[in-house]
Amino acid sequence: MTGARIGVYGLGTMGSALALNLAEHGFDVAVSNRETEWIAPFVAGAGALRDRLTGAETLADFVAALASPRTVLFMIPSGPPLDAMIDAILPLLSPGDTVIDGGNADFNDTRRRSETLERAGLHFVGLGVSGGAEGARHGPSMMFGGSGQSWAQVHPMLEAIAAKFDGDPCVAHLGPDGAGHFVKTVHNGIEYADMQIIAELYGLMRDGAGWPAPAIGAVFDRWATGPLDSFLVEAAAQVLRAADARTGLPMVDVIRDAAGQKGTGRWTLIEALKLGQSANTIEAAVGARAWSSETATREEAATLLAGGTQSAAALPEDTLQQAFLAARIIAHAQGFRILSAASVEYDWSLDLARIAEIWRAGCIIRSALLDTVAEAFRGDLPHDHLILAPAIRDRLAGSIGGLRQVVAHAAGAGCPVPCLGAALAWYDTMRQARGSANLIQGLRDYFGAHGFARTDDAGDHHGDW
Ligand SMILES: NC(=O)C1=CN([C@@H]2O[C@H](COP(=O)(O)OP(=O)(O)OC[C@H]3O[C@@H](n4cnc5c(N)ncnc54)[C@H](OP(=O)(O)O)[C@@H]3O)[C@@H](O)[C@H]2O)C=CC1
Ligand SMILES: O=C(CO)[C@H](O)[C@H](O)COP(=O)(O)O
Repeated sequence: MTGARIGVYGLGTMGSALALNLAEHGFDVAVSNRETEWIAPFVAGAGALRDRLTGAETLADFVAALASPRTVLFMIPSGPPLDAMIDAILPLLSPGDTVIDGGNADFNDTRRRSETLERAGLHFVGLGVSGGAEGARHGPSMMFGGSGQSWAQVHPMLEAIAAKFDGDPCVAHLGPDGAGHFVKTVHNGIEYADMQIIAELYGLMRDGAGWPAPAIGAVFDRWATGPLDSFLVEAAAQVLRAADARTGLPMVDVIRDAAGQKGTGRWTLIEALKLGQSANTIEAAVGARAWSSETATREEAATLLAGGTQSAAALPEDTLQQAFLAARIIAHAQGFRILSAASVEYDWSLDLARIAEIWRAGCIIRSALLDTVAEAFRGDLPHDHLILAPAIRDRLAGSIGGLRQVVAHAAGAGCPVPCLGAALAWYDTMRQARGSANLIQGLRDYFGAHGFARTDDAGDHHGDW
């Protein structure tokens, strides 16, 4: 090898899969890893792709194996590990080289790192990568944030390895510095909401209808080919059907109900709030994961607190399906509102339609809905508000009744549906031309002389309380 086209540092789940994907598409790849004992076995185990891989045990050898201008892709935890690696590799690189962070990163850090590297004449790219191990190996969706020069240098490789939707590579240059990581963060926020909706519907079928996991899996299987067609619905069907080898029980029945989270859902909320947005479906999903860890409190409260008074018996499958679709649409609408607000705030000119397009394949939230979302954004959309697009309004008209029924049913039966409930609350708030915030304004003026706007006059006014 005279000079590898790209170097992949970090041979964990994602890095190893991306390195093989790049090699399979004809690119020579230098690979390295913190714990160096993994490098040789990785290269040796690459079969026919072995000749395209160069293992390097030191950073100096890793950099020396790269063709100029160099491209280095880090697939390691962001935060302090990435900062330490950048500090270590920077003296070995030259102006014009490109450093890519393909991990999930706080976009504020990405902006800071971009500034530092650009001061040294290098390019820094925040690359959102979605699709898990399978996607990384055979076609992820990728969200690129960085300079035009770095995109020119890297895009042939990314387009080659990306998932394809009808031949269209699911990768795009979304903007400078933190734009790619921001979009990936919001992608994950929507992912949190979608998974929470799935979990709530599973809970209703399990606790309300008393169905065993495989029967619920069969419901998700049926949904996977209709308007809810998506990776996460297919995944839910498979997870619910799986049996535990040790006990023979359904796998989900032996998994503790305490959900982990690495931070992207929370970042979505923090950034949304900073932008004056509130994505209450994502908030509900992040909150529900946090509450799920309070096992001891929940076990005690289960014996102390009164529950619902109405029967939790099953609702028709079609009603549950409608509720899912309506809530999924609303979670996407909220996610895209955050993107729209960020685009204005950071002057990114995000192409919302293109974002929906590159999410149609490869990523975790890929679904049939995203094609409709992309079309909606390609049309004339007032205020970038997805719920106002004709095609989306039609879908909501056909599904919101189901959401209403499910939320009312769950409330009566005492079944928790924080994300479905949040979706309905937001929908009803957004379609109310005159809400009740006039009283909030009255109260604020009453106790704090904060003033209010009148319906019949301009300017700031106070009440004669
Ligand atoms: N798993 C997924 O589905 C997805 C993950 N991501 C992101 O990709 C990145 C990698 O994740 P993933 O491959 O799953 O993680 P893994 O845990 O499988 O691998 C982590 C890699 O990072 C290396 N590493 C850990 N700490 C350090 C450090 N302090 N300095 C240098 N290298 C270090 C590890 O090296 P060593 O072998 O020496 O421990 C290993 O190569 C993360 O940012 C993650 O958020 C993005 C999309 C999807
Ligand atoms: O980015 C991803 C998928 O798109 C990762 O799988 C991410 O780690 C999932 O987030 P969390 O661990 O917080 O559930």
